[in-house]
Amino acid sequence: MKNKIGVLVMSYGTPESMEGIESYYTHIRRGNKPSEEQLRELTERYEAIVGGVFPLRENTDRQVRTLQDTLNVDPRATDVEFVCYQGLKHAAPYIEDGVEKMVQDGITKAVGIVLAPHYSTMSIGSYVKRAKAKADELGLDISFVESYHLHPKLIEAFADRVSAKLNQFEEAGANRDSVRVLFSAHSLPERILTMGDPYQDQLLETSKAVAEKAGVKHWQFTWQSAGRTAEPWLGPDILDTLQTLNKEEQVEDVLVAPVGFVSDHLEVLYDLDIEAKSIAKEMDMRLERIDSLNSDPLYMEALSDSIITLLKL
Ligand SMILES: CC1=C(CCC(=O)O)c2cc3nc(cc4[nH]c(cc5[nH]c(cc1n2)c(C)c5CCC(=O)O)c(CCC(=O)O)c4C)C(CCC(=O)O)=C3C
Ligand SMILES: [Fe+2]
Repeated sequence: MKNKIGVLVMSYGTPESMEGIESYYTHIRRGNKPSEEQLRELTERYEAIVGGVFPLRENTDRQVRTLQDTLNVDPRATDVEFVCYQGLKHAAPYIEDGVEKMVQDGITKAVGIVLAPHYSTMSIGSYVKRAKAKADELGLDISFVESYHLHPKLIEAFADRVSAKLNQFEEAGANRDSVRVLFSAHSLPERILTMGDPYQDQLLETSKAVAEKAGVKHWQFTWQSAGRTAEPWLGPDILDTLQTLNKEEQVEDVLVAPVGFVSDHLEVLYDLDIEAKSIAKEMDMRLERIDSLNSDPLYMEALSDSIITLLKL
């Protein structure tokens, strides 16, 4: 029998139903219930993007299945069998549930990876901390892929998507080189900068590598989806960036490449496709977005290779 290696595939998590939004939001807020107004506002955003199943749940499920298949066909892994387990940050099955299930299934060695390419103590750091704590408690040997933001296959997958959309601009009569490419990611509180956090640098590195590979002439980085709290969040926000580009540079064509995210979910389907698009429309700008990676084979191979490389198979 082949030796089994568990893979804890971690992702943010999304509600299971409209009724589940309150408890999900409460978990994100570390046990503090949202106000009625906050809950209504988030519910309305989900209502605008959900048709039946919550898109992030479908996407995460498919990514986990496809990653397991990708791992098991790698020629370096012929002597082992990979078994993938889901572990979500803010919804069931939680990170701790995934670790527990592995141990119940008799797994003794595991690797953890997050479906987000860039390391921040506030994002990947907290996934890893929770998984490690549970694994230590149960005596599971686990190591982690902490970031893969420059993996050549990840860069290629993003660059392919940027090129495809630039071609569409061209077919519609625009000049490819006059399209402004905006790389974006989820904002975090500004205080991460004084903590020496690598998040911003890694995002800029990914953006630069993708721009070079796709031959992008004009690009810049901007933040999106900042939290609505009193403390300052990293800026500029994409909505402000669009206004600046319109007023100060008369940019008409914009392509958003949200490289901080890998799936279709709220921040992409609402914050970009509905909110940013409507602001752009008001200013007569054309705004397009690159397709999300979801379970793209190159992305799956980037994850699989990062795991197999870590294990030195
Ligand atoms: C860095 C980062 C990523 C990327 C890395 C990663 O993927 O881990 C990410 C992804 C996501 N964030 C998501 C959803 C939400 N995040 C919120 C709130 C927050 N996010 C934060 C950070 C991040 N978030 C932070 C610092 C907060 C403030 C509260 C806190 O200190 O923790 C809130 C509350 C309401 C609001 O603020 O909008 C919601 C609903 C969804 C699921 C979408 C869906 O269900 O389709 C996804 C993929
Ligand atoms: Fe979030």
